[in-house]
Amino acid sequence: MMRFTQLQAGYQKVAVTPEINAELMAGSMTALIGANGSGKSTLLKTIAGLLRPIAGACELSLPRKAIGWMPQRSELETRFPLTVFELVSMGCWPRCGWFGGIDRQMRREIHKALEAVQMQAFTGAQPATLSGGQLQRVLFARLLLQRSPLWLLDEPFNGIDAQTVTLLMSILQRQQQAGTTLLVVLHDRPLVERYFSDVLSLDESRDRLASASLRRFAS
Ligand SMILES: Nc1ncnc2c1ncn2[C@@H]1O[C@H](COP(=O)(O)OP(=O)(O)OP(=O)(O)O)[C@@H](O)[C@H]1O
Repeated sequence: MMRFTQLQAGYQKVAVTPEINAELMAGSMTALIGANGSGKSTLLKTIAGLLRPIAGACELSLPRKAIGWMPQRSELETRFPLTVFELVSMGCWPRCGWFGGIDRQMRREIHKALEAVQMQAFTGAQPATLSGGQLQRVLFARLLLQRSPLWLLDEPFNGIDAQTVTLLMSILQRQQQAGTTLLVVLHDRPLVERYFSDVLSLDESRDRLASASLRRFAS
């Protein structure tokens, strides 16, 4: 699904990540860990095609426009006068186009996705009025509708309560069972150890320029 060969990601010809050599198999669920500033978001942007690699290669077995990407919450725009339903319906755009209509089948899918994240009571609310955890659930609903075979999630559980994390983790696990490949930036070590058999760490090279490592735990 995804292969990094001597990959270094960064900005304006300066690498911020160590050299990364790793292969993520289709249907795998990998935690991307590392200290603040180790380049986790930069790596996701490089995979998504928003940045060119500084060195090495980042090969994907799918077109970049097929990636489901959830950036860090601070980067999100909630000021548009949309309802929750309309925000979630944007997940249908890859299928119906920007100006395509949402048909009855898609409306059903939108309601189903909102139910899956337990946000059906907020269909007509403005995203700007939601709490952080509620907004995150809505964004997961939108991702569900995209039907992307690869999800890149940047700290999706930051500031989210334990109950919501459990709900969203069960959605991630269901997606993985359905064949989706997931790469998830996380800081919460207990969460990583509990749910993730694969861990890509950007840490251990900070001082000695070794490669980033992919650990695989027995599950
Ligand atoms: N647009 C940019 N131009 C130049 N440097 C940048 C840019 N964005 C981030 N950086 C730098 O790249 C480095 C890695 O940043 P990045 O956001 O990828 O780290 P991170 O591992 O995701 O950190 P965190 O855990 O704090 O979210 C940092 O030193 C940061 O200052």
